Amino acid sequence: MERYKILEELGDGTCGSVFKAFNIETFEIVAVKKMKRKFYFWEECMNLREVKALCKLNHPNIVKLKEVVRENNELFFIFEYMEHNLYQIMKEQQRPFSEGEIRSFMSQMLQGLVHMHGNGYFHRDLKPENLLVTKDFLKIADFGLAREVLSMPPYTEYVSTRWYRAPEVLLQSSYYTPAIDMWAVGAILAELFTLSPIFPGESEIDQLYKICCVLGAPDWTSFPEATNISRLINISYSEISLTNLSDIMPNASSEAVDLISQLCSWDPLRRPTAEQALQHPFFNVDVHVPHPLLCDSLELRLNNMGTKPNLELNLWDFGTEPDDCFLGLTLAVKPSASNLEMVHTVSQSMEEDILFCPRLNDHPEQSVFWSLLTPDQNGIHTPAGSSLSLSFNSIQHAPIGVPQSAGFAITSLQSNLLERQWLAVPTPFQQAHFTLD
Ligand SMILES: Nc1ncnc2c1ncn2[C@@H]1O[C@H](COP(=O)(O)OP(=O)(O)OP(=O)(O)O)[C@@H](O)[C@H]1O
Repeated sequence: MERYKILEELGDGTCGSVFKAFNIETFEIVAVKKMKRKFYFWEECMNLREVKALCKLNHPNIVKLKEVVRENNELFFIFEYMEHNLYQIMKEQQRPFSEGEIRSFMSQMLQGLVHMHGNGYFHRDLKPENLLVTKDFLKIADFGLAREVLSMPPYTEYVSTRWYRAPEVLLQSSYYTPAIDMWAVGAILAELFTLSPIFPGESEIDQLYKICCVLGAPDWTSFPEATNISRLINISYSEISLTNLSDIMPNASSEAVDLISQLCSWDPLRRPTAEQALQHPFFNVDVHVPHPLLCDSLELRLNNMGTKPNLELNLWDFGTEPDDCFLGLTLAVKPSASNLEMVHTVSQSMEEDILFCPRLNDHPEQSVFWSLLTPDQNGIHTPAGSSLSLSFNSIQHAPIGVPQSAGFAITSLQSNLLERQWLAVPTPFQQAHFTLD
């Protein structure tokens, strides 16, 4: 990490702290996310949801992971740097966004989601702070909670920010889908009009109550899997005074209100997919050009900004599997050893492991797979302070459609790495070398 000069702290999240940094070799500004827990094995790093998801997802509206570095048992993600997040922009915004500006943000977020959901992932923690913005470009970030769509429910260890949490999650449904992301999209779209969260619940019960105040009584058939439906039953609906979405957002067009009410449907099955949302009349405007997003000179300051939501953690959020955000691990990848040839060489100690992540556009036709064996599958242990280095053979394959459960799919490599046999081999090191047949 000596080549990175830390400039300032950008954020302190649940899993890591994020810093703005300067690469003294390339003169590039980057964002460095330092994970809070220690990582003693390469396998742990490679199985992180964030790494798995981001290595697979390569899209202009998804933040780019440039490198993963493990040094002295600490793990660093090097991301492309983005200037703001949408929460900061809304907080500092001194006038309502125009519908054109909102359309631009939303269409970018939805395009990122089309790519993510189409590649078999859902985000599970969409919120304004996880939407990064530079000039008029928006990118989805923070894949610490990303899940493979085809991974097995129940997803009981789910943790997300309450204000953007879908009803089926609040009701502890044991089964949920990418539709939870679409609920969050609806809540964020509304917030772009109001500059204030539309469901600012102070507890989970209050969250459901605030949703009822806007949507009315739920369709009870929407939550067959819910284990905590009593939270809804206990609400006295006769005492609720309903507020129309259009009253909350007088500056929104009828198309925008209609899209929000579809996205924020009680029933996950009624919510449009990201692809369908992009076809909504709200986007049927023949302009999609960059808009100035920040107007420093304007005097009017809206005073209805909510405070920052706390991340609410409940016991039920955590399952017995050690694969939640705090452990930073997922057990979803269990590669088969059958088609692997393994060469194992041992050397002294090492200080730094580097994994380079791909740039799709450089080599769209090129793909590289590598697989990892867990220590107990193959008897390899990489002690603390040493590391695992991975080699690969590049192979051709069809575009990725569904999650590859048996290893990473990286859709290209930086061109200067394509000639190399090793991804990164600092010396001296302890090394286990896997090649695909
Ligand atoms: N690539 C980036 N460029 C600039 N700022 C970033 C970048 N990535 C993250 N940040 C800032 O750091 C904050 C925390 O990042 P991130 O959400 O990835 O961390 P986390 O530990 O997973 O947080 P959370 O508790 O929200 O899950 C973000 O809200 C954002 O403001």
